Amino acid sequence: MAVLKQPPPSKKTAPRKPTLILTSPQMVAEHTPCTMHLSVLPLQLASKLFYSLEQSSRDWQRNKWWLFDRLVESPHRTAFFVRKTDGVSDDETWHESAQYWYNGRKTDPPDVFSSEMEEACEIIERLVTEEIRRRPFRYPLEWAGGDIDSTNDLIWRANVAASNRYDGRNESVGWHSDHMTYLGPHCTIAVSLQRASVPGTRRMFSLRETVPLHETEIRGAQTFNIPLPHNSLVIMHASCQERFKHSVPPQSAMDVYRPTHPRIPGDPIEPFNCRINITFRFYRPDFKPPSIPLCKCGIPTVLRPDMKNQRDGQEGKYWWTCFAGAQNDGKSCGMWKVMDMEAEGRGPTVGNMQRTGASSSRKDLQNTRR
Ligand SMILES: O=C(O)CCC(=O)C(=O)O
Ligand SMILES: [Fe+2]
Repeated sequence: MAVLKQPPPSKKTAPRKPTLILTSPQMVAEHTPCTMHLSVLPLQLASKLFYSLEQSSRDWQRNKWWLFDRLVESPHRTAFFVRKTDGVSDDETWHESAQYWYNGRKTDPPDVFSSEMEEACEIIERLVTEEIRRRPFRYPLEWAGGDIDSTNDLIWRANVAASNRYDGRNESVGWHSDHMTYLGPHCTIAVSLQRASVPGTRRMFSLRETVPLHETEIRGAQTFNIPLPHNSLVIMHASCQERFKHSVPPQSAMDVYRPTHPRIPGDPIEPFNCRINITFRFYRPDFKPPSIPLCKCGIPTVLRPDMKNQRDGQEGKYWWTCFAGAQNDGKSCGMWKVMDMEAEGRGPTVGNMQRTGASSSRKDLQNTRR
């Protein structure tokens, strides 16, 4: 008589911990791989930046992609910019990266940073550089090229930006981690928020760790909500995209925003109910569009981290996967392959610098974590 095999006992997962609201920069740094910074830009620049984004965002698009067999539309509007002063917009190969932002849709050449964005970016780059220098360790796959020894001494530079506009309290962005196709592993992303509010009804920026599979029995995920005020900045530091997902959830109540300065001097100050952000990003030279592997559909793949198998002290895996499903009527060739930094000739990384001893004069690269 055939003995039916019992199914293996189902793995118990630890219950989720209650949501925690992180109200101070200290709390954000304690619970997440992010830092929060308040009153980042001079007040007048913050208002000018808000007005210029508010004006241009009236033409921004909603992203569209396929979810199984359904074409869905993002519940917010978005735009992508390249930085002219960085020479990025002169290099036509970067235009392809804009199509990624719009889920593979063909786009006109992307917009360039406005003068207000440029001014804000210069302030934010210095702040991000200081914060990276203060981090207790750096990851081996972080980018180590560029300006580290140059006179302006910036470790991190933004060469592109993406902006999102959420009208009212229902517009949102769901849980995701940002694609790493051009950012590379262990990237740093600076999210600058241009919208004020009063405590109690601020829009939340939410973070939730993806608990690795080998730990799901012992600890549950926890959601952290960060109520972000106008003119604040969240830096998602290296490892945030590998370990956490983030979202801007819809919420039941929200205040209106009154800028500190009128749009035109002497005019009354109008109230707004939108939240607009800019995410400043550094697209790595070693992840340029021509270097991105193509899938069997002939479309550049997308780079994703293996979030569920991150282990402390070990370098995680990253996969190049077919992206066609986002457009192509939701049809994907299913291709995925492991990214191999060395075989693909990528770098220089913080780890390369250490191995070749090039970091001996660079104290800030000394502490790395695998
Ligand atoms: O609007 C925000 O604060 C976050 C937007 C975001 O997650 C993104 O642009 O990838
Ligand atoms: Fe994101």
